[in-house]
Amino acid sequence: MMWNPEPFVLGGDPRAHLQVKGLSAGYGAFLVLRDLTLEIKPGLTVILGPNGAGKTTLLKALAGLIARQGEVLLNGEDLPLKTNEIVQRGVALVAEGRQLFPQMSVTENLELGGWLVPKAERARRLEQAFNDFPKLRERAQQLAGTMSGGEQQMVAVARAMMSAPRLLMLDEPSLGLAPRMVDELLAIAGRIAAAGTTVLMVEQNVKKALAVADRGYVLERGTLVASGPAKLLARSSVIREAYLGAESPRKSTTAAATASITAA
Ligand SMILES: Nc1ncnc2c1ncn2[C@@H]1O[C@H](COP(=O)(O)OP(=O)(O)OP(=O)(O)O)[C@@H](O)[C@H]1O
Repeated sequence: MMWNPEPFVLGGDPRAHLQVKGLSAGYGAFLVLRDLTLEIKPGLTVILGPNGAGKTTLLKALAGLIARQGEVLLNGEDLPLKTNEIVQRGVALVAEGRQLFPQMSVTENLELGGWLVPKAERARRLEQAFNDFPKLRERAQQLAGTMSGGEQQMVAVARAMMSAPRLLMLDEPSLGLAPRMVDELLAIAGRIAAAGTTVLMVEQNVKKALAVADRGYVLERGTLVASGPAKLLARSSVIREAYLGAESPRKSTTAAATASITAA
């Protein structure tokens, strides 16, 4: 069944709900994710974890960019394995590195995000994108390659929204950005989720990500070590000791393994 998209300001109904059961994925013989079971409910879910934990691998597997085993259900229906079929079900991924066309304008980049829909609908969504991202309207004719990192990330998110996804996956949207831009991008992710698109986000800015998220999962070496409502996770010992630099009487191995995580 094809997903019949609605612009995200109106909220896509039914809201996307992803059930992942016994997921395994990796690269060739190298298995990164082992028997992972998790649930992505409507709202904003953040995936946390140290470098190399398998966070990007999880998003790639869900987007069909790498092979996976196990069951993945989107609103109760099997999620296909092929990327184009997954996109047609309303799943969009904003990968790390943004992958914009630097020699094309903001408008042209955004239009590419809506290339599957008829011209009139594409124009309507472009107008919607400019309403949702007013900064981009001011820069409509600017070449994407000449924009700041934060602005480019905004274009990448807006372009993904041009496909009116019901599940938006964001891989480290704040990577390499100045603190103010980090706040802005995370606020955008929160707004998108509040408006009805389910958001699954990988983030290294643990504190800020948990502040905008509804729920979180902590991944270490391909398996889950913690999960729960974002507010509770932020107060949990796993997160506080490993990611937020809280004092602990015993030195946790988790803390050592995750020293590179930024708790901005
Ligand atoms: N294309 C690839 N081929 C082989 N191994 C890979 C490939 N991409 C990632 N890996 C390995 O898979 C493991 C998980 O990587 P992944 O990128 O999913 O981690 P991550 O949690 O997203 O970390 P980071 O925060 O550093 O991006 C790592 O050991 C990594 O070296």
